[in-house]
Amino acid sequence: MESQTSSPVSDTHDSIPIVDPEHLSDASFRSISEASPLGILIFDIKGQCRYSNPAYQRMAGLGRGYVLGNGWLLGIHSTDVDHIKAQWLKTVSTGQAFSEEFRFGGGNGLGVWAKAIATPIRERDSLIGYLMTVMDIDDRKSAQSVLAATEEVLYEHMERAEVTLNSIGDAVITTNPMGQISYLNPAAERMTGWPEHEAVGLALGQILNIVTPKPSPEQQNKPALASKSSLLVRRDGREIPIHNSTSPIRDRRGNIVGTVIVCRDISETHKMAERMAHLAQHDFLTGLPNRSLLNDRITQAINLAHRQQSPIAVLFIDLDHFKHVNDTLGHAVGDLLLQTVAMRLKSCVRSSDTLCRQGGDEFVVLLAEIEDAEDAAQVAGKMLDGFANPLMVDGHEIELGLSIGISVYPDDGDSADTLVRHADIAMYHAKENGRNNYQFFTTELNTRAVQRHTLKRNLRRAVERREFGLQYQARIDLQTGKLVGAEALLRWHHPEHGLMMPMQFIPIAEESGMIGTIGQWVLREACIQAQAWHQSGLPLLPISVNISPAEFRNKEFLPNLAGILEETALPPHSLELELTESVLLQNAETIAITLHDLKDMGVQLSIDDFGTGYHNLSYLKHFPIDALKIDQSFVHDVNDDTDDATIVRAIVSMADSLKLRTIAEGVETTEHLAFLQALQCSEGQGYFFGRPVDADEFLTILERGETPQGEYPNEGVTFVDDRP
Ligand SMILES: Nc1nc2c(ncn2[C@@H]2O[C@H](COP(=O)(O)OP(=O)(O)OP(=O)(O)O)[C@@H](O)[C@H]2O)c(=O)[nH]1
Repeated sequence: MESQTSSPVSDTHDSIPIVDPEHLSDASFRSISEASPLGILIFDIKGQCRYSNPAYQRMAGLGRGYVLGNGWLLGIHSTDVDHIKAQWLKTVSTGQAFSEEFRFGGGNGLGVWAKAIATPIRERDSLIGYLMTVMDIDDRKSAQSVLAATEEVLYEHMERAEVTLNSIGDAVITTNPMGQISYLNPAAERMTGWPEHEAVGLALGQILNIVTPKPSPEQQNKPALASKSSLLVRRDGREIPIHNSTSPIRDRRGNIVGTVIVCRDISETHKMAERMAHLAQHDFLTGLPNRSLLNDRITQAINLAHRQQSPIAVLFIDLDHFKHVNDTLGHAVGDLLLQTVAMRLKSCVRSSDTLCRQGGDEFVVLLAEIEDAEDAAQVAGKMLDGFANPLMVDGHEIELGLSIGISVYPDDGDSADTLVRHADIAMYHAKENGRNNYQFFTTELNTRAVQRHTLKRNLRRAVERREFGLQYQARIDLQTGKLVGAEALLRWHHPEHGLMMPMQFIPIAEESGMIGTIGQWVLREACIQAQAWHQSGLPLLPISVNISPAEFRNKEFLPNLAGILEETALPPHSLELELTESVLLQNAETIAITLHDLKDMGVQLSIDDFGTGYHNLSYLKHFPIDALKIDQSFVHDVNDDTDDATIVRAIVSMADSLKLRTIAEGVETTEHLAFLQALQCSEGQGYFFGRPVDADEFLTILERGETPQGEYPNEGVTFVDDRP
C-alpha cells in the first residue's frame, strides 16, 4: 500500500527525534521496512500483495515484481500451501489475526521455514487487508528437527535396549561405582530370586552369591569333563551353574561409573554335557557301562590290586544261541531279552562290581574285590544258576545259556585289554565245551587262540594259492548197489599243517566272513568236475555239496549259485545241496522262500546230519526237501544200540511217509548195509563203499563201470572195501 499520509516525524537537530507512530510517514515506514530483516508483506482481503519488503522477497525467493499484484500464497512451498490457504480463508472470514509457520519454496527444494504473523488492516471498521511480518525460522527449525531426530534415535536405542534386556534369558545386573545394585533385568530377578525394587541399593555380593563348585568323582577321573562354570546361590539357597562376565561402565570421559554383570544359566548345557558324557560311556540299550568305561574301571582296579597285592577277575559272558532268538522272535524281542539279561546278570554281582555290555550278546563283569580265583568261579556258577530258569520276555518263555570265560589278574594279564581278551578266549573254550558253562583262561587256550588267529590269516590266502581241493565219495543205491551220486568234500592242503578237514577250518571261515568265497569256490569246482566227467563220455553223475548255514544266509547265495549253474551248464537236477537242520530253523519264512526258489531252479535239497538237532520236525512238512541224510553217529552203532536202531528206523519210516529219500552216512560194515537194506533205506555212503578220493581217482571208479547205469549185481553189493 502506497500511503498518502504526510510525515508525522518531527525533526530535531542533535538528538534522535521522538517519533509518534501515529504520524510515521510513508517514507519512514519504507526505509524501516527496507532495512528490516523481518519480511513485511501487505495484502488486501483478496490476498493480493500490495507491498513486500526486500527481506520478504528474499525469503520467498521471488523478485519484487513477482510479489506485487499476485496472491500472497505465491512462493509458499507446495507441501504447506493448502493448509496455509485454509487457515488464511478462516482468518479472513473472522477478521482475526493470523499466525502460522510454513515453508517457502526455495532452499534446495526443502523449503525455508518462516513464521508469519498477519494483523488485520481496517479502515472505518472494515477489514481492508493484512500486514504480515515474516520471520526466517529455518535455523530454529533445522535445530528442532536435528533434536527431534536425535531424540528419536535415542528413544529407539533405549527402547531396543529395554526390550532386549527384558526379553533375553541372560541375567543383567548393573551397579554404581560403590558396587551397589542399580538395575536388574527380569532374567536377573528370576535367576537370583531378588525383585529389582528390593535389590536396588544393596551390595552386589548380597544379590549375586557366586561359588566355585567342587568337581564330582567322575569329573576328577576325567579332567576334560571338569566344568569351568561357577555356581550361583539363589536367594532361596538353590544352586544353579552359570557362566558370568563383568565389564565396567564408563562415562564419556572414560571414568568408571558402574559395572555390568551378565550371568548365563547353563543348567541345560550342563545336563546335556552330562547326558553326552553318560552316553559316551554307557550302552544305549541296557544303560550298562560300555567297553570304554569298563576299560577305565579295569585299569583303576589293576592299579589298586597292584598296591594291595590282591587279585581281580574279568568274566566274559556270551549268550548261547542268541541269534536264534532274533531269527525266530525278531530283533525287538532280542533287544528286550538283552535288557532282561542285563538285569538278571546285575542281580548276580555286587554293586562294587562292574557289569558292562561289550557289544552284541556279550557282557563283561569286573570283579574287583575277590580273594582268589575260586571267588570268580563262584560268581560264574551263580550266573549259570541264575539263568537256569527261563526268562519271560514279551510273553515268551526263553531258555538261555551262558558261556563264560574267566581271566584273573595278575596271572592272566596285567592290562585291561589282555584280561578281556584272555577272558574272551576262555569263553570261546566254554562254547567249544558244549556251552552253558564257565572256563578259566589257560596258556594252552591262548596258544590255540593264536593258532586260530594264524589260521584265519592263512585262510585268506588259501583260495588264491590254490590250497583247497575237493574229494569225492560215492553214494550208492542200497537196493540196486548202483552208484547214484557223489558227495564233494572240501579239503585244505595247508602248507604247514598238511591235509585239513572242514571241521578244522569252516568255523573260522564263518567267523572271518571267508565262507562266502570258499563256499562259492566249492560249488563251482564241484559243478565243473561233474560236467567234466560227463563231457568225457560218462553218464551225468548227481553231485552233492555241503552248504554252511552262514553261506546259505548270505543274500548273494542264490544269484551266485544261478551264475555258477549257468557258467558250468550243469543241469540243476544233478546238483544236490546238503543243508544242516539248524539252517532251516532260523527264519522259517525267509528260508521257505529261498528253498522254493532253489526248487524252482531245479536243484535237489537234502538235510545233512539229520536227527542230531533235537528239533520239532514239523518243519519238514513246510519245506520242499528231497532227502534226509541219517547222521553217521546213529548208523555207527545201529547193530548194537537199540536206541540208534530205533531212531534210524523212525527216520526211514518218517521219510518214507513224507516221500523223501534217505541217505545213510557212515556205512562201514556189511551188518550196517544189511540193516539199512532191510529198512528199505534208499542210499548209503561210507567207507564200506569207498572213502573220499581225489577227482582223478574217482574217475577210475567211474570208468571201472561202477556208474548209475553200471553192471552192479542186483543180488548183492560187491564193492571194494578200502577202509584203512
Ligand atoms: N536284538 C539284538 N541283536 C543283536 C544286537 N547286537 C548284536 N545282535 C545279534 O546277536 C547275535 C550274536 O550272535 P553270536 O553270539 O555270534 O551267535 P549266537 O547265536 O549267540 O551263538 P553262540 O554265541 O555261538 O552260542 C547276532 O545275530 C547279532 O546280529 C542288538 O543290539 N540287539
